[in-house]
Amino acid sequence: MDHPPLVALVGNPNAGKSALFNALTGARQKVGNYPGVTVERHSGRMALPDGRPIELVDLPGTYSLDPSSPDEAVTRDVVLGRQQGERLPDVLVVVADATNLDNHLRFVLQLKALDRPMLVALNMVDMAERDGLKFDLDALSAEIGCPVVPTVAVRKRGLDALRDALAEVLAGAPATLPPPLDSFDADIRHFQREARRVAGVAITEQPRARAVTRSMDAIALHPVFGPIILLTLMFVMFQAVFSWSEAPIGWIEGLQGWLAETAVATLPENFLRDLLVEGIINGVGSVVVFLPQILILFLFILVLEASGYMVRAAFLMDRLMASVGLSGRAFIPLLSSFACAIPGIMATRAIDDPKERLTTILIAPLMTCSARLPVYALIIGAFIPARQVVPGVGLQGLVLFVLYLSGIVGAVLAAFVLRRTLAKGQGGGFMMEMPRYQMPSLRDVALGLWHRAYVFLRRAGTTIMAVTVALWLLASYPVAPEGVKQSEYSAAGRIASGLEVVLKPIGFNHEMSLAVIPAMAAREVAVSALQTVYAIDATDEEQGAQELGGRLSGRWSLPTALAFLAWFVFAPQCLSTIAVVRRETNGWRVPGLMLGYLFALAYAAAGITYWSAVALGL
Ligand SMILES: Nc1nc2c(ncn2[C@@H]2O[C@H](COP(=O)(O)OP(=O)(O)OP(=O)(O)O)[C@@H](O)[C@H]2O)c(=O)[nH]1
Ligand SMILES: [Mg+2]
Repeated sequence: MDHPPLVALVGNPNAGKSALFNALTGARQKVGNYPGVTVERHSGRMALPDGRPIELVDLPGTYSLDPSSPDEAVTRDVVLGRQQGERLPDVLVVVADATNLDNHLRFVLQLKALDRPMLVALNMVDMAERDGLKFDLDALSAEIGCPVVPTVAVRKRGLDALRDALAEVLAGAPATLPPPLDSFDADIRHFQREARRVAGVAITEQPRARAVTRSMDAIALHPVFGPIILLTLMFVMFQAVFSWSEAPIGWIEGLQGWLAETAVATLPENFLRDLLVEGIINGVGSVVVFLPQILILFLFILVLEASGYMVRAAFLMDRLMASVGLSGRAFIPLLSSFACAIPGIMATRAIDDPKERLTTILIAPLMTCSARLPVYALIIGAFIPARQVVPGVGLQGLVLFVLYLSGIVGAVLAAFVLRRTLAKGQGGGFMMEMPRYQMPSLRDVALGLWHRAYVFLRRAGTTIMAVTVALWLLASYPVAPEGVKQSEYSAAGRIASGLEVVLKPIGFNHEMSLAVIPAMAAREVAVSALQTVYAIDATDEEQGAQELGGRLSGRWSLPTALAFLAWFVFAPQCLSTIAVVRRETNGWRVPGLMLGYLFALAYAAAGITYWSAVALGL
């Protein structure tokens, strides 16, 4: 049987290959698998203007012929005629995004160097027009050395011209060609330079601001430099959380100390004074102390958002997310979850694929929300020495960075597993519009910070205060007889002793077991709970003499402290999140699943951390 000519769609990810494939083949599609790999083969039938049939295959997007994934390897091998189960394509239709020409041209030129019959579909010209871009298509075609057809795949524009051009290229193509071997020039930088030059020739008009944004994006979105810049920014951010916050934390502590002293000096010694000093001023104060660190974190986030960088970060993450079966659409909910999982989970409504949404909801609590920061900062401040690893890189900031990273890695792994089991499916790429870079407005940033401070302080004055006071009461009564530790004799202490049985194997002590229960109401309460417990047990001389960090570092071993951190990275320590998940998913199944898997993860992570640290002799 004679095969119809084979035409392959190739190009960078998100160029619109699949959109074009769908537009050209309609319902006449087949999905199979390439032998030996888990890469799907999408093929379909289309007809040339004279009615002759063509077999069209849609290949996975790739940035170059130098593959970094099995998908990309299939694309390279098909193009080179080496792929098992695929003929050498008679013609390549290279799809390029007109709004991103300089980047996409790199691969176009690399393919052209293979010297195979090809044509270029300059796709997304609608978006390019909207951006105020104008092209000299003849010049572009001459530079590349093959026909160039403008298309708008999603509106089926330019398809006739594409079919005409295809017929022409096919007519000129030799019947058979030996498959090219490793004859392509691997020097990617050469193609990069050429791409910029050709784009410069082909783009005849572009707005100035766009030109600036373009050249900044060439670096910020670069496949190598982009991620490096993103990681560096994150890294600097976490360093700053510690190094800039010392002075303001001192002021708050000073104020808190003064309040407590004044209260002790002026009020008669009774139950109310204890409640005020131990429960409220020192308990809630121990959480409020972390306000500067939260504000520094949000200063970075707000500035990055307002400058237009955050969308670039989402773009960079899109590929990583796709590799675990999520799309870039999940990025915004996940990013908001760094502030708090609740708005993040509500933002998943924008994800139309129900299984992708489910996965996003389930992993959102692994993003480090700002309520964890006080816990992290307390333990890091108490146990990790404030020294420099190398000049300019503080160890404390580094540990904080690692904690945030652990949450992300946990989420990536969880998504990977979920997308292969309970919520099977693949992530589709999605297109993000890149806003212009701009100087963030001082006023907006200040307003954003004010809002953050307000939210945090309101939480401190309501939930955190209420839980702290309740805990203080439960930890103060019944009053222990002489010689018995109050924190163990009290009501809270007895509950904690029950829990301690379960938590002891992962290195937790009695006080920690006590702190994790009220922390379910709000994670920050872990801090005030520890403050309360130690204050209640303290002898009079100790009372108030030592701040919480100092107390902890004297009492906990390092493995225990690290286990506590690991627990807080993963544990579903937040009832409001569970409640929102129940509301968003209409039932207890998903929140139940979330509680189960996160507690299991937290328990395992804390245990592994503890026992590894013990084994290492820390
Ligand atoms: N405005 C506009 N959007 C388009 C056009 N072509 C594709 N898109 C959109 O661009 C996004 C990416 O398109 P896809 O067809 O999935 O891209 P792809 O090249 O198959 O991407 P990979 O399979 O990841 O390599 C989708 O959201 C499309 O709807 C176009 O001509 N104009
Ligand atoms: Mg595709």
